[in-house]
Amino acid sequence: MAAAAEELLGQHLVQGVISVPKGIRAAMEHAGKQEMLLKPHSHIQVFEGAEDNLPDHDALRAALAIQQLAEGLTADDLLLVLISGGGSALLPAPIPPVTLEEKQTLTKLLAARGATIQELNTIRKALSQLKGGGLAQAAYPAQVVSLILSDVIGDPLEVIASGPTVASAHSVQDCLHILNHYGLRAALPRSVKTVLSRADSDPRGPHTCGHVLNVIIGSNSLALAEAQRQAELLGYHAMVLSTAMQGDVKSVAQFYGLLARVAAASLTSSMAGQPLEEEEKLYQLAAELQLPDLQLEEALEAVAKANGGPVCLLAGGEPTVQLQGSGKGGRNQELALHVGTELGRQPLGPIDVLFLSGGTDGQDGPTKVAGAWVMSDLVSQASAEGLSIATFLSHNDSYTFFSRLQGGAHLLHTGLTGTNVMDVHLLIFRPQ
Ligand SMILES: Nc1ncnc2c1ncn2[C@@H]1O[C@H](COP(=O)(O)OP(=O)(O)OP(=O)(O)O)[C@@H](O)[C@H]1O
Ligand SMILES: O=C(O)[C@H](O)CO
Repeated sequence: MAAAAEELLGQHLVQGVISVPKGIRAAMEHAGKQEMLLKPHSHIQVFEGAEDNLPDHDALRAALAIQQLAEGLTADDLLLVLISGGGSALLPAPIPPVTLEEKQTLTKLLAARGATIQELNTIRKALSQLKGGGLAQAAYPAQVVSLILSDVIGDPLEVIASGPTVASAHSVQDCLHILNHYGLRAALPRSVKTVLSRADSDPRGPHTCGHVLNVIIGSNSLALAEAQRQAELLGYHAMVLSTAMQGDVKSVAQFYGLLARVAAASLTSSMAGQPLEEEEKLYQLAAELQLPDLQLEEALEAVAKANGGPVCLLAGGEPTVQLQGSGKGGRNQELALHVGTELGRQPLGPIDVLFLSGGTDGQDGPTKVAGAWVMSDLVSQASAEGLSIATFLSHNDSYTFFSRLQGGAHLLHTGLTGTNVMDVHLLIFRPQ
């Protein structure tokens, strides 16, 4: 983002500071993506930090430099803020007396107890000088334009990277409620209690952000819309199902398995009458998954109208994995492996069905691949190679599974993309 902004702005860019994940420049260089790095004489100072997506002293130094730059601006300046997911850990500026270590501990505890990103970032905002509109406040009276890549379902401006340029609408009561809910209120450090009680009586009230323009320039729905366009160019009837896929990968896989069976039956006009029960189950599961923008009926209509032609259903979001084993994998590969199992449950008729799941950042969990793709013959392929899918799944070892299966042919290699708008799922039908 910074390299593109500098290229576009040329000499209008006076100075800049960015806080990016540790090792990202070396990884980009290694991947041969020099064009994504800043030019040697760039006016932008780079800080790398927040190893393992946790705020650290390197990120704190970066946050300080960003704060100083913002505070030095006048009404004649324009501050361009480039925001992407991971921004919360990359911009830590705890309100004293809260220390970085205390913030780190609280963030880790909340995450480990299953707090949602909305809850986590509500707490982060309450304890930070720069989140929840703090950065915009520091830049006042300069104008502020924030260009934002969304990694949160629904693209909520105030949640993405904890909204450094978005006024926070949360109260201390909201924070206490969250801390209570996760059993953390009693054990809070004194510093956190002090900051929260001060916020209650802060005469300045919440930050105002009238001088700010926040714009989402990248999101899962934009990625899916482009994927849909490409699929149509390739001759598919393409349709976006949802940009809010969430829930446990096992339930999401069941959903795709049922959808594949219902759609395949409709496309091949086979099993007349029989899929009704499956269709009911599909709608029931869809309701359980609570996907706010799901276009299931429309998708099934589109399939029916495809007249036996190739169909591509697209979806996006971020399902979750319950880690229980010590294997190597990521949520996309694990989802693909579960969907492969579902597709093998019963014959789908004279049709090829392919499911692909990939992380848009190009890195699925701690692996070097973006995800994986499967077809309905996955189960038989695996058993022909002596690979037990159930065993790999029980160890969360999807990467090892796909690395072995057909010499890794089902792994999706994109390399680091330098951005993250969550995951993309494709379900493709090609009648034979
Ligand atoms: N062995 C594994 N099998 C399946 N999923 C895993 C495994 N190990 C880690 N994960 C998942 O990978 C994710 C952690 O990887 P990463 O650091 O890339 O997280 P993230 O920032 O949430 O992901 P992303 O950057 O893709 O949004 C978590 O969702 C975690 O559950
Ligand atoms: O940084 C964060 O807060 C998360 O990635 C959500 O944007």
